[in-house]
Amino acid sequence: MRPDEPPVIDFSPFYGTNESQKSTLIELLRHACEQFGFFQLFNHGITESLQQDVLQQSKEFFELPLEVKEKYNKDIDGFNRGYEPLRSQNFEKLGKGDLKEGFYMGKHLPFEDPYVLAKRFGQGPNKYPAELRDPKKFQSVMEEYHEKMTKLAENLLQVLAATLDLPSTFFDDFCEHPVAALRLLHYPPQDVAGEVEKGIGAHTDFGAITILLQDSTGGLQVWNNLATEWVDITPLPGAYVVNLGNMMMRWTNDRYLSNLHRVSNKDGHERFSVPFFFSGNPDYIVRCLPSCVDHTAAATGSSGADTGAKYPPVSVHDWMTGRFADTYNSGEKGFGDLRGSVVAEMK
Ligand SMILES: O=C(O)CCC(=O)C(=O)O
Ligand SMILES: [Fe+2]
Repeated sequence: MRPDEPPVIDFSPFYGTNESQKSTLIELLRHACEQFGFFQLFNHGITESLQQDVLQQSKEFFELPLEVKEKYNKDIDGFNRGYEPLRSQNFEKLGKGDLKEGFYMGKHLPFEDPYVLAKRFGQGPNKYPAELRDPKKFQSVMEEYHEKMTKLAENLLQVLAATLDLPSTFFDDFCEHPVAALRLLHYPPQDVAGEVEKGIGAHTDFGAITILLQDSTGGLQVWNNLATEWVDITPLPGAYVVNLGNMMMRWTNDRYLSNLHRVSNKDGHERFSVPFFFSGNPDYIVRCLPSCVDHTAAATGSSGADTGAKYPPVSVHDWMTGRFADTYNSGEKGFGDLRGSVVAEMK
């Protein structure tokens, strides 16, 4: 691993009792969050066999005929669950849209759930395609995986709290009834000659943390702020790519990076990946941490009620709704990418 690539971190100390190993884990994570906002994680407790099952079920879904997949389009209702066709998202707004198709799921919630009744972002029932080769297997694999990823995200947030010298319970309220989306992604091979074409254009993620499973194809790149260049994220069997979303940047007043990343699938084969986005309780207000205000108190551009905070407080529901509006061309006005000025300079 080159020193300018995001680090590869062993998560086993989290599950153990050795205090010095736990401190090392905290140190490594803090450094990764400040430098890249990205790292790879192994010994995380999720088996490779479950990961392979998820990728296999995903492949079987995308192999269905387009007219079947369209029956489960996410825009049929307002729950943000289901199929998104090729090019429905357009991050860089340069070309025809991102060359990927996807399928969103979350925790399967009944219509009478109070958060569903209140129309909170991303809360609702899943869509389970009946036409799959083994629909029951698809459902059980995805539900088991979603539950385990939710737990892993909570565990990671406990350690991230420690990296910020906060009590390990700091994010507990945020983790209550969370918006937590599992997104199956399929990138067809792209035309290598096309300069503008992207599997997914340069962007930052919207929530708190993203935990990404990728196959062995490669193509994911992250922005290196210091060297101002794109760095490949080498696929490592069984490992997760973890990155911080916009909420971490808002909490920490930019001390931690929610970094730009993109995918170009120039390998000549199709690529599959499965990001899990953990975005917290829809009613939770993300506001600058008091300990991070001093850190940049001298910074200009203070906005909002918290003195020295670069970003005003915002609810998870409002933030997520706005960022989705930005990137799916809904015509509604969102917030723009937190690092949009860097993207603008790249062009
Ligand atoms: O497919 C990948 O490797 C990245 C996906 C991603 O960045 C996203 O869905 O936000
Ligand atoms: Fe992303």
